[in-house]
Amino acid sequence: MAAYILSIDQGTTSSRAILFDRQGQVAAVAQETFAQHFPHGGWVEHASEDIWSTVLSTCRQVIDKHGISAADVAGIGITNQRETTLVWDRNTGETLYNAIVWQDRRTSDYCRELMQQDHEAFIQARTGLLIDPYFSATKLRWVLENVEGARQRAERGELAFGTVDSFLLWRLTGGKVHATDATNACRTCLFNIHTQQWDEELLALFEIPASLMPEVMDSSAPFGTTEAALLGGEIPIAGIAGDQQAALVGQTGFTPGLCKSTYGTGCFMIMNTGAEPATSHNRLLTTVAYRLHGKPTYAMEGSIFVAGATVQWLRDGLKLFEAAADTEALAEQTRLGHGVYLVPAFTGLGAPHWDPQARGAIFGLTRDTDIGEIVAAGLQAVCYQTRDLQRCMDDDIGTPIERLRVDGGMVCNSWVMQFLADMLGVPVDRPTILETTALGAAYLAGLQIGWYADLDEISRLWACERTFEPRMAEAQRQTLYAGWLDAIARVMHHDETAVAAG
Ligand SMILES: Nc1ncnc2c1ncn2[C@@H]1O[C@H](COP(=O)(O)OP(=O)(O)O)[C@@H](O)[C@H]1O
Ligand SMILES: O=P(O)(O)OC[C@H](O)CO
Repeated sequence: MAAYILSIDQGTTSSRAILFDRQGQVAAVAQETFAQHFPHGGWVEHASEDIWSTVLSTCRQVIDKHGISAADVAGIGITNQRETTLVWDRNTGETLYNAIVWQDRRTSDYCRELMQQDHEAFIQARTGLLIDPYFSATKLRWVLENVEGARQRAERGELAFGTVDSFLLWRLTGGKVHATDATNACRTCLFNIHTQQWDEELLALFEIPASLMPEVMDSSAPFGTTEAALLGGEIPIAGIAGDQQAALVGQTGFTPGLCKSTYGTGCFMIMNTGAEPATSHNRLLTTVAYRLHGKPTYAMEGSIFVAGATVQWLRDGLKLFEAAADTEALAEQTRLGHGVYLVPAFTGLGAPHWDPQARGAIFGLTRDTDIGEIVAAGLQAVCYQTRDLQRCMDDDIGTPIERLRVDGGMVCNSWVMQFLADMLGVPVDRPTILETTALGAAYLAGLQIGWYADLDEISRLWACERTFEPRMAEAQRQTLYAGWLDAIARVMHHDETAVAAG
């Protein structure tokens, strides 16, 4: 009997393929990073063939490495960087342009026009999102406007649009299936989260021909089977979810009020809000957590664009240390009240500020500021931003978050996790399996293929490795956080002439 589910985690900086057994334990992992392209200031692209080739090769590696064959894989789950936009030719499968990455800000001016035309309330009511270059709609429109012949070809029905999951599904099934799941669809800004359908008025507003759009399916569904030649056999693709929602599933966040935060390139805090969408009054997003048997479960989300990416910048840009793991020792040697604040608004600010013009800054430098203080400030910024989101969520939901489940590449840093618990004033739970994103996709596939009877059965598989209890005195917490609020206020609404000049 096939003993594994193959989970494909196509992230912003790397593609991973992970084999999970039925207990949700990792059997084998393969990972490949790929190039980030920054063709102009604020633009971020991936070569679509890099996305595809790293996914295919990591899937093959993980199967080989573990000495199994396609017949041992009961199903595939796909999880992916969300919002990232691809357009391809339905006949050849060739993409028209690089993947425009979620972080890309090229449509800022168009977004400003939409704001000035007062479209935001309408967009928020239909999609749960706000107007920002982050979401797919303006990126897709950009491709249609800027790639020669694209609009005409789209109008003739020759092209397909997809987020990364859709693109991979198309390629894995040999061009037979053009579909996505509701968690990815709801990040495009073209999907009505109430009717669970593409919204005709939004398609018209963004000038997107409906023929481009994929079919929207549940997160656990029969999406198709892999072309036999790709992985040595036909494997059913049975689960799809955007990576942040998949992490909520991997953390078994199935009850309203349960909240998780994932610290990878960015940080995404998501709370399950149940069967009805909850609207934020604090500029958080309403999103689909997962959709099963045609029924969506909703979530509230705070999206921070830069978390682990600060560590990468300190390492690769400023060359302050060799490895991301070195930050823990550097921060440990630093006293907390060092007075340095690093605001990593490299690509503007996400929730709750949504300021695409904001830019990063370091405040509080003195003649004796050392590397440890700058590194600690970079790590602390991630925790301060989580505190910003927590305040918004507490206010929107009306009851304070009781505890937070964490995952993602950064959470192995125990110094960060302790400071996070101190800043939030609630316990922070780090699970035994940190690959929760991939695990969530495996669980979704497992539900579809009958490995798990229901969500309760999956919930019993979650296990905590360590809880970080808050231990900072309230007065110190407030003083440190007040310094952050002051720093963030200073980078907001950056002078536009300075942006243009810089
Ligand atoms: N020990 C560490 N301390 C702080 N940050 C870390 C540590 N280890 C990894 N990171 C950061 O975590 C991020 C990688 O997390 P991951 O979940 O793999 O990201 P993604 O899925 O977004 O590509 C990187 O930005 C890296 O700098
Ligand atoms: O690739 P990650 O893990 O940083 O996730 C990216 C998010 O899905 C963007 O919304």
